[in-house]
Amino acid sequence: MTPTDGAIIELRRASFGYADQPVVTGANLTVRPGEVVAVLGPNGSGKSTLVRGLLGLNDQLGGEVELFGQPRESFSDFARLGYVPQRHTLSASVRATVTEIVAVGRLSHHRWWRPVIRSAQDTAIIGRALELVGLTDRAHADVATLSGGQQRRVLIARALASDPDVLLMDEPTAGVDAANQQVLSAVLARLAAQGTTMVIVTHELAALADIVTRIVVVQSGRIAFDGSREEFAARTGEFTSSVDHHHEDEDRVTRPKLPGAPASGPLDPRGGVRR
Ligand SMILES: Nc1ncnc2c1ncn2[C@@H]1O[C@H](COP(=O)(O)OP(=O)(O)OP(=O)(O)O)[C@@H](O)[C@H]1O
Repeated sequence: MTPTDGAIIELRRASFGYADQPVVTGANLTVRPGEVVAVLGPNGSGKSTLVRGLLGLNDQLGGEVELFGQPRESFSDFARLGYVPQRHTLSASVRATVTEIVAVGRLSHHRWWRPVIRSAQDTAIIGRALELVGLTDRAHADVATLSGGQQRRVLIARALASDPDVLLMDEPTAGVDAANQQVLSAVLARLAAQGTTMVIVTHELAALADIVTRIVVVQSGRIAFDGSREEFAARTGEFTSSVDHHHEDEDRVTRPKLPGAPASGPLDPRGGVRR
């Protein structure tokens, strides 16, 4: 396989795991600018390991990873990748305002040996990030006083403040109440509307139905499906129904049945739609 021109992320037969134990194996994946990729799959299938692995946060045990056309080993401009980890909220012991936390996202744009002086550009970007996640009115609030869903939005704003070319989010809507899930979905829709490239690990496909352009399913550590919404719908029927009923849905966070197909089923890695 040859490198894909203009790809933000490219994995070729990549394997990731922990201490020599592979969890994800033989993953081929290309993420291009403007795509919104949902990564689905059963619990423990390796979704987080895949995303963390491509960022170099766990062990790469084989294959190749390229970020912005460069081998990951020689890539250093990590400000271009905004990452929001799974189940992450801020510790209750953190004493900082929302703005201070979001400002941390600007640090990657400052030389570490110079004193950090917030420029007018920093202030504007922080303000814009807070606006995008709908927290402008909480800018000076102590983060400890925010709900879990609001804290998740602070972390998304922090990732946005580094002005990344792609946002990777691990279950951004998990574990927050329905009202906050809707707010988070709206935040992601706003980001998609302005062309932000996103890779979103999620169990709540229905909540993201309007913005996802591509779906990747991880099963037992392998990419079992990689295709458009239409291809996914044709395979499973699940996404069609979530799109069709999306607007009338009282509960937008209803979990669609994830394709937990047996090895010989329609999402058999050997038979999956591959690009
Ligand atoms: N730090 C770690 N050390 C060793 N094994 C790990 C580690 N993190 C995850 N694993 C293992 O890797 C496998 C895949 O886990 P992973 O978190 O990637 O799955 P997932 O698809 O993201 O699951 P979920 O939907 O529950 O978040 C699991 O068997 C898990 O126990």
